[in-house]
Amino acid sequence: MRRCGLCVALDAPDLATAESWAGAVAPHAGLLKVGLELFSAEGGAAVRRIAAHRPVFLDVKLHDIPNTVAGAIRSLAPLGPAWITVHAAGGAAMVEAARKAAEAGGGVRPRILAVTVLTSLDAAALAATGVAGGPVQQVLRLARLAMAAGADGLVCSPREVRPIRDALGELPVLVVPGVRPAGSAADDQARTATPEQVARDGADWIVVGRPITQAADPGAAARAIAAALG
Ligand SMILES: O=c1ccn([C@@H]2O[C@H](COP(=O)(O)O)[C@@H](O)[C@H]2O)c(=O)[nH]1
Repeated sequence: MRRCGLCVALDAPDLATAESWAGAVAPHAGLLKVGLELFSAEGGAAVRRIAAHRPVFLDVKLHDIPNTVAGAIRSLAPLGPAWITVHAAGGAAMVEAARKAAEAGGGVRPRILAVTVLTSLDAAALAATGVAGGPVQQVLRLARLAMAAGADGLVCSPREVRPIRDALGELPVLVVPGVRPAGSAADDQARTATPEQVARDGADWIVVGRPITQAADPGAAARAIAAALG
């Protein structure tokens, strides 16, 4: 079975809070995620400082015309994130532009992760955006598009890990938010599963935020989830 690691989402309003979480969870996490809340508040300093604890997954979910996304990747790459997200729904030319911009910097380049269908959307919410056929079908469509356009990996929900492995094989790196330990609140996540299930299905990374950061002891919560991955 492939090894599945823990990425902790540091969704904090300021760097002091994020750094205290990072210190507590780093022994149990292989990646730390800087997302829109922290990056909007603290900018590049957030990436540089969190990278002192663990490699950073910079989850900014870029979605714009190819030229603009390429420029954003060129601006973000020198911060040194291991991964940067773009929305696969931005189209093949946009994903390809992101990959080329990441390569243009030379040295160790950020890897491009394509977000398929947000884990907060259930079938009805997705249909309301005009996409018929359900999340699995749309995730597979976007996964094929993004990988053909040069993405290094995909963000999907726990429910699509097995279907992606069956359809696309072992190559795509699969990064999976929407993971909830048994008994945890789903919060605003619609397509969820437990860490054990997601690891069994073939994910490379699970992304967990609130079940860890809002726990009384974030370090202990991270340790328990990492242990569940086997
Ligand atoms: O489809 C997606 C893409 C990204 N995310 C991000 O993952 C974390 C999940 O946090 P929880 O507190 O464990 O719900 C969060 O930073 C999201 O921006 C996602 O949930 N779904």
